[in-house]
Order: sequence, then structure tokens, then C-alpha cells
Amino acid sequence: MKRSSMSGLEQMSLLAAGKVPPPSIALMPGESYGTVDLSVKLVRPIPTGVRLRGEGKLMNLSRSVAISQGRIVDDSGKLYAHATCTCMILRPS
Ligand SMILES: CC(C)(COP(=O)(O)OP(=O)(O)OC[C@H]1O[C@@H](n2cnc3c(N)ncnc32)[C@H](O)[C@@H]1OP(=O)(O)O)[C@@H](O)C(=O)NCCC(=O)NCCSC(=O)Cc1ccccc1
Repeated sequence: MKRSSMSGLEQMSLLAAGKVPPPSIALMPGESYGTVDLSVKLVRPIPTGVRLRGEGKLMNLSRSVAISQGRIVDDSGKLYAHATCTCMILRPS
């Protein structure tokens, strides 16, 4: 069956992958992060065959928590989905 749009899970995966810049760019050697929360809003179906762009921004970085936002847009800037992600910074003890 030929599909005309992406599933919610596919869109979420795209957003999760696109939660760029990941907190890792702000991490020191030896540090890592774990995703605590990922909130996704799918505002219109994504048709197949459309070129999309994933955009991400690190909104805030505290000692223990990184908050980033991501969005999926097409070439004209039309918004398809956006997400907010909260990650815990994990430091070696
Ligand atoms: C339907 C709603 C949740 C709410 O919209 P509303 O508050 O009623 O606002 P409004 O009417 O202003 O429309 C806003 C934009 O949405 C578009 N559109 C609206 N209805 C339909 C439709 N029946 N079919 C296609 N497109 C529709 C509409 O053209 C407009 O886009 P445009 O400005 O012309 O480019 C919308 O945000 C949406 O489809 N999100 C993505 C959901 C998704 O992909 N989930 C992934 C899992 S798949 C799933 O869940 C199954 C499912 C898929 C689609 C629908 C139902 C079930």
C-alpha cells in the first residue's frame, strides 16, 4: 500500500534525531546525557516526497539539565512538527 504521509512515530523519530544541537556539543569529555522528556506536536501531516529540514536549538543549559527545541519545516518554511526535549547531563562520579 502506498502511503501519502508519515506516521506519528516516524515524525517523532525524525524530531528526536533532529533535537540538534544535541546537548553533546556542550559537554565536556567524559560527560554524556540522557533524555528525560520529549514532547512532540504534529501540526500537519507530512506528505511523502517532500523535502524537509530539521532545525534545532539548545534553549538552555544548566549544570544538570539541557533543554532543546526542534522543528520540521519544508523548503517554504511551512511548519509540520515541533518538539521540546529535556536531557539530564550525566557526569562521571
Ligand atoms: C488534524 C490536526 C491534528 C488538527 O488540525 P485542525 O485543528 O483541524 O486544523 P486545520 O483544519 O486548520 O488543519 C491544520 C493542517 O492540518 C491539515 N489537516 C487537517 N486535517 C487533515 C486531514 N484529515 N487529512 C490531512 N490533512 C489534514 C490541514 O490541511 C492543515 O494543513 P495546511 O494548512 O492545509 O497545510 C492537524 O494538526 C494534523 O493533521 N496534524 C498531524 C497529524 C499527523 O500527521 N499525525 C501522525 C499520525 S497519522 C494520524 O494521526 C492519522 C491522522 C492524520 C491526519 C489527520 C487525522 C488523523
